[in-house]
Amino acid sequence: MSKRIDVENLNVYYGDFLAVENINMAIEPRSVTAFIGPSGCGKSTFLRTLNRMHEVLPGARVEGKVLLDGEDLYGKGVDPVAVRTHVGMVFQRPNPFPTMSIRENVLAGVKLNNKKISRTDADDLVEKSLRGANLWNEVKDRLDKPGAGLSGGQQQRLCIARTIAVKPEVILMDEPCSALDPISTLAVEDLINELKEEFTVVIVTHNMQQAARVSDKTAFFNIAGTGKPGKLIEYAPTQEIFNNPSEKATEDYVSGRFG
Ligand SMILES: Nc1ncnc2c1ncn2[C@@H]1O[C@H](COP(=O)(O)OP(=O)(O)OP(=O)(O)O)[C@@H](O)[C@H]1O
Repeated sequence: MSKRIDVENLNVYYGDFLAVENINMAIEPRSVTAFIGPSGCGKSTFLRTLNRMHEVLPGARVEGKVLLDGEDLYGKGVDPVAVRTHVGMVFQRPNPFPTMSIRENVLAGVKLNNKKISRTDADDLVEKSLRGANLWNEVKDRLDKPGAGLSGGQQQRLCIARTIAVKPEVILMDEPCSALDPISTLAVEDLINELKEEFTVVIVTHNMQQAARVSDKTAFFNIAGTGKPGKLIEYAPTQEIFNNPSEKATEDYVSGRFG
C-alpha cells in the first residue's frame, strides 16, 4: 500500500555542519518524485532521512518532521528498523549478496526481519517480487544460481525485487541507474513507471532526461557555495520544472547552464 510523505521544517546535520536546511515538501502516494541538483546540494542526504538511514552515521541528526500518512518517523518510540521495512531503499551500485542464490537474495530482507515463512509462501513471494521487478522471465529457470551471476541491470532489478519482497509503502532510489548501461537503464526506468501503481517512489538522479522520463514531480535543490546548506529551490510537476520553471536557478540548471 502506497503512503504519502509530508516533510516539515527539516534540517539535516553532520555533526555541526548543516547539510540541508528547512525542507518542506509533500509527496503524494502512487507517484514518482525526482530529486535533482548539483553535486553536494544534499539530495542523497535528504533522501536518507526519509527512512532514518541518515542517523546511522555518528553525529548525524535531523530536526523537524517526516510524516508517513501522518505518522512522524522521528516520533518518540519509533523503531528505525521498522521504519526501514515501510520505506525501502535501492542504492547506486547493485548490491545483491554475492554468495546467495537469486531466490535467497529476494528473501533476504524478509528473513532479516525474522519473519517465519512456509516454503510455498516463500515460493509465491519470490515469484511475485521477481515479476514485480520485471525479472521473473529472465531468471525463473535459475533461481538457485548465485545473484552475482546476473548482469548489472539484472542485479539492480534483483535488488528492487528484494526491496519489494518486504512489502514497503515507499521505495527510495539513490541514482539507481548510474552504474547501468543504457538498455538496463531503460528496463529499470520502465519498472519505476510500474512501481508507482503500488508504491510511492522517490529517486535521486543526475540524469535530467531520466527525471523527465520517469517522474511526476521534480524537486530542484541547490547550494549557495561550499560549506553552505543545501536548500529546496523549487518543487513542481516535472513538465513545469523542465519547460516553465518559476525560479531562474532552476532554469539555469535544467538548461545546462550550471551544475
Ligand atoms: N558522511 C558525511 N559526513 C560529513 N559530511 C557529509 C557526509 N556525507 C555528505 N556530506 C556532506 O553533505 C553535503 C551534501 O552531500 P550529499 O552527498 O547529500 O549531496 P548530493 O546532492 O547527493 O551530491 P551528489 O550529487 O554528488 O551525490 C555535502 O557538503 C557533503 O560533503
